[in-house]
Amino acid sequence: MNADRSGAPALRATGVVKRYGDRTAVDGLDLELETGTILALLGPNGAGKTTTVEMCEGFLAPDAGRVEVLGLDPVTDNDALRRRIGVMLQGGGAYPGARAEEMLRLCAAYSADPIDPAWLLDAMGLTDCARTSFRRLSGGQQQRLSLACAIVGRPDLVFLDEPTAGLDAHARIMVWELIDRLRDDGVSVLLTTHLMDEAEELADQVVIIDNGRVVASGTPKDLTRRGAENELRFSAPRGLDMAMLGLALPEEYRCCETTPGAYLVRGPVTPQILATVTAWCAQIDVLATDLRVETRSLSDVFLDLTGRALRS
Ligand SMILES: Nc1ncnc2c1ncn2[C@@H]1O[C@H](COP(=O)(O)OP(=O)(O)OP(=O)(O)O)[C@@H](O)[C@H]1O
Repeated sequence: MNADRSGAPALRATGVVKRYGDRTAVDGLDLELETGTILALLGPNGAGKTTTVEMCEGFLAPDAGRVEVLGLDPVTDNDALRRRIGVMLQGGGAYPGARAEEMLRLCAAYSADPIDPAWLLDAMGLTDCARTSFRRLSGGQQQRLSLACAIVGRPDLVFLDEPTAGLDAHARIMVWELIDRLRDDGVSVLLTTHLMDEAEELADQVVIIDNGRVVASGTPKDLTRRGAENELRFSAPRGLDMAMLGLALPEEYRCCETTPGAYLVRGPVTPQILATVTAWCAQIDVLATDLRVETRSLSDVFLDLTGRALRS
């Protein structure tokens, strides 16, 4: 797969706006996907993910702003772009009546150097249903076939829309491994997902959008660390003097005994803070047990930012 290694981003959207009547679906959005990396676009229902992706794929023209994909304008250079991107077909795309193998071969025919369809069917665990029509496949099989269709042409960039929705745990891991392999091959991936663990597991960069705007972006680690009210909990004999521990810690940290013998230190937990707490316990000859650091998950961050659960 001949991805651009010049350092130019695989995809860049700048100040993009899309309106439907008086409803602004995308409202001045900026996005940048580095070549050979995975970007996860997250947002509650109606946040503007599909509209954004469809503008990047060239299915919709923005009302304002600029989108560049592999250095091309997705609308005016659509023919050239189509040969270099992979898109997951929903509902079988143009061929819902075609058999699985036939459908994959049709998609492969658009590429000068496709992956061998028979090999890909096997890799996706679909050999046994190669002769089944798309509409008769199970939801999970359809999902895997759609993914196979998106990558069979060895694209430089793939758009994956909830690639593991409805898959069982085994199939999900298989798809995650495949997406990882795409990145290893230098393919850029724009992923939309409702699954926080999927974003955390796969994405180099996460962009959370709401009401058509970016509300946060960064690596999954950055996002869960940023502004995190992390907690350190431990057990020790009841009645320790938390005011004394407070003096040993920087001013912004709060500590208390939540129930007799259970202690909580609130604030970003760094290696130094952990060392300070254990050193203080050692100083007063107390053994802290059940020490654990509770960090925020991407899901917590998402909820804080959007005020909504994923499937609202
Ligand atoms: N064709 C359309 N005509 C009118 N309004 C639309 C159209 N498509 C989307 N919208 C509206 O634009 C906003 C963004 O929709 P979009 O489908 O991009 O969100 P999304 O983040 O993909 O949501 P979901 O997670 O539910 O798929 C929503 O308010 C939606 O109702």
